[in-house]
Amino acid sequence: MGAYGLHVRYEGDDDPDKCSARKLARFDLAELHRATRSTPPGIVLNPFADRVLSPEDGVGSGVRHDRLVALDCSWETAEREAFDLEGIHRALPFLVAANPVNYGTPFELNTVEAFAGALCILGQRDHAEELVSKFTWGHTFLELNDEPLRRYAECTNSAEILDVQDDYLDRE
Ligand SMILES: C[S@@+](CC[C@H](N)C(=O)[O-])C[C@H]1O[C@@H](n2cnc3c(N)ncnc32)[C@H](O)[C@@H]1O
Repeated sequence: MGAYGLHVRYEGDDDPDKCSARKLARFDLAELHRATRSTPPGIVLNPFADRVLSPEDGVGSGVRHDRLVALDCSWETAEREAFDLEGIHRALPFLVAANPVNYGTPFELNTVEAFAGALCILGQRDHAEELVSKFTWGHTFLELNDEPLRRYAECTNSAEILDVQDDYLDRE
């Protein structure tokens, strides 16, 4: 396994048959936690966070967390307060969803896409490939986002990530 353990605060209010976190857990690729207090601290993938994830946040750069934590809930209940989880909170930069529910939507990734994107940015591409390989559409996420993911991984800090992101937002 890679440098990061994957943890999910599992709310269970989304369609269980389409839930990517449950599928990851079935393959022992992520651990589900049904309560906030049992969810361990880590790098919390939070679209409302003030700072974007960058390689600077990764293990080996003097930091702190070797866990990635996502909140698996419906986008309807994914409000700022729902992300009250322990750790350092980071948003993902511009990436486009490839899953059948939200295909083509920027920033609104599902849980496996969020983990895969974060792992690529943190230099753990093999781990990301392993996750997406469990989903028929999974590799499309890495293909659709190939250029930004490679460019983000070459950045040093969040300011550089935002500069790269601007190139894609300008094209929108
Ligand atoms: C809202 S849930 C939806 C999960 C969906 N039900 C599934 O089956 O995977 C997706 C989670 O992925 C993470 N995520 C998605 N897009 C993100 C972004 N732009 N920045 C940070 N985290 C993000 C967050 O933890 C978010 O709560």
